[in-house]
Amino acid sequence: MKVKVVKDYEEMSQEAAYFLEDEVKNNPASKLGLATGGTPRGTYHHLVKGYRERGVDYSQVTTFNLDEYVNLPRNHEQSYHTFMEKHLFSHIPFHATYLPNGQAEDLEAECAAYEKLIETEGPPDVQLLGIGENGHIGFNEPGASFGSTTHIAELTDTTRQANARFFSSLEEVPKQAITMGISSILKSKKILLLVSGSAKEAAIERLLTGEVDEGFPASVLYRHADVTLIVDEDAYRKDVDESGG
Ligand SMILES: O=P(O)(O)OC[C@H]1O[C@](O)(CO)[C@@H](O)[C@@H]1O
Repeated sequence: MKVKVVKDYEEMSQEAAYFLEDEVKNNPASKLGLATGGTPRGTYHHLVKGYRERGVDYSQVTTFNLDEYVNLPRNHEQSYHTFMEKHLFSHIPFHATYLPNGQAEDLEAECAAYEKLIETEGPPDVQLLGIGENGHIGFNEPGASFGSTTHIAELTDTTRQANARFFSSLEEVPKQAITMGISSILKSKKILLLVSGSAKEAAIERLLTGEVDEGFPASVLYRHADVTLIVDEDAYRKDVDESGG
């Protein structure tokens, strides 16, 4: 795992945008795996800026999102469809963009179809990831099998409480989501993990021990050959050992 410590959220976001832009410049038909939540929002802001100011061309780029809440209408202001539209897709024309459908009548069939899509249209050249305070990646919560493919995840209380800041109350936060599984995520050729803020300090400390176990999903990233972590100073403690893996 390559670890890059940056000053703050802004610098993390700019660095991440440059990383993705380089990928697209080197391969105009890149496939990008995208994430939602507070972490990647600044990255998308910089991608949009790069598109407008530096003319980065996304017309051949295909995107795949990690996850979507179950049973939240697609046009709900907190659905991940809405998030992506608001922060990225309405600003940059991509060749194709994909998210799981959390309102599918047959959710199991939707999971299987999304996994198939990743296999046939993907895998992503780069997968952008954030990390939950409990170590989740996508919505793969602690205990999720490292062999998991796209599936329906039950969200833990920690995750629902963390995401309640986006809703008017905790009760409104969905209890389930469709998420790419851990094995789906590991198929990406490169992984870019972004971490910012003191709330993630304990998660980073645990990640950087290098110990791999299903109780801490992000630790599986040590089994991938090309992971870059960009972490800001608030999330990173200098006394941790980053040699693991
Ligand atoms: O970025 P946040 O809002 O702290 O959330 C952490 C991670 O959890 C998820 O929201 C779960 O999908 C990721 O997309 C995100 O990066």
